[in-house]
Amino acid sequence: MSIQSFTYNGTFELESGQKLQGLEIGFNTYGSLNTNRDNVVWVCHALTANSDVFDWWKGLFGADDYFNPDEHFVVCANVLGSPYGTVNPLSTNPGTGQPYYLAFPEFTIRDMVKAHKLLADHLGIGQVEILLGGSLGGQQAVEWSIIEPERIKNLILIATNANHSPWGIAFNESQRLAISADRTFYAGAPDGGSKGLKAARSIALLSYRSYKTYGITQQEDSDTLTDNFKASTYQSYQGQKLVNRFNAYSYWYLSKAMDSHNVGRGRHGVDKALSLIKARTLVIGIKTDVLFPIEEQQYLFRHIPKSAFAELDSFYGHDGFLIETEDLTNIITSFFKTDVKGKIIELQKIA
Ligand SMILES: CC(=O)SCCNC(=O)CCNC(=O)[C@H](O)C(C)(C)COP(=O)(O)OP(=O)(O)OC[C@H]1O[C@@H](n2cnc3c(N)ncnc32)[C@H](O)[C@@H]1OP(=O)(O)O
Ligand SMILES: N[C@@H](CCO)C(=O)O
Repeated sequence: MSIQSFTYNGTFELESGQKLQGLEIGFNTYGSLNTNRDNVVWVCHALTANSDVFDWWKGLFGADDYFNPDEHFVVCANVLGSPYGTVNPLSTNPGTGQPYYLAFPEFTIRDMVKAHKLLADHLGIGQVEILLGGSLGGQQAVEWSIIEPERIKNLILIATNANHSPWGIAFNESQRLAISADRTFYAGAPDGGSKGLKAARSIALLSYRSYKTYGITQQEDSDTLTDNFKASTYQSYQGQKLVNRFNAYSYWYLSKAMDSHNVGRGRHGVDKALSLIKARTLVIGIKTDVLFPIEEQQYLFRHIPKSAFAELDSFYGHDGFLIETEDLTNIITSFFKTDVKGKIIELQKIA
């Protein structure tokens, strides 16, 4: 399915008070809205993904998968600041006729959601039957469910949190330090900061995987090596892989948006904000996730009124949310098979 584009011609005011003149949003849809208008599945993507969810979440999204176009009308929009079709730091600044680069305004998770809402209205979507996302995607989904509790009927939050942790911010800051140490970042070219971005992805990967992942996938066959280890080339390869498909400016701003995530800001705290959610909610945590530890999902589960909790064991750590599609399918299937009618169900009790 090819990407579509929506242009909002009004002034888009960000949480900071800064303004974007107009807004272009790249998005994909799959399937069609049924006559009851009750089959919308809206996916919020994570940090470096895009709106083609049937490409990056295969096994959960596909013709024969749980979320399929025969049953569902699936929508996924590229987030504000990301380079896959939505206005971002490499877009043309109408004030100068040049790319924004570091003149792009800072934005928050709330701004991303505000943009999604505009698109949902444009598509004539009233109720969202299922809203889901992992990681940064989950941060958007929880935020959206708080500001529009009547619109979101079911919510699936995976490997995410209610406010970004000091630990998570520290990881992001370390990555931004790597980017800003690359002086080309300030040169004003689309590939500025590429070496820094490569280092940033290498740092990030440590938080997306685990000791065990590396111990198995990057273990040397021989004990004679003193240099050129597999783990080293892996870091370099993964860094370059991101450089080939992303840019340092979007990465910088998106990581700042992630840091801004706090559903309690201006709402009398996180607990109060979560209590506003009306959606029937499934929270999934990954036992091996060092970036969004499972305590953060247990917290969401305890404070969202109609919620269920499930634990997933993944060899991959945090990135397990993108990879363990069979387990996710089983958990989601159980959740929707259970007739809760407003009651709390616990797929797995928290001790
Ligand atoms: C245009 C687009 O690509 S769209 C964006 C796609 N990405 C997204 O949507 C973001 C979400 N996805 C992701 O973050 C990732 O794709 C994940 C987490 C799902 C999977 O990560 P992967 O990098 O595929 O898996 P993994 O960590 O096992 O690494 C495998 C890669 O490392 C390479 N590799 C493994 N060990 C080494 C090593 N020692 N040295 C060098 N390379 C190595 C493999 O050859 C493989 O390369 P390939 O990706 O070119 O096939
Ligand atoms: N691996 C994910 C980030 C982790 O949430 C991505 O690149 O989007």
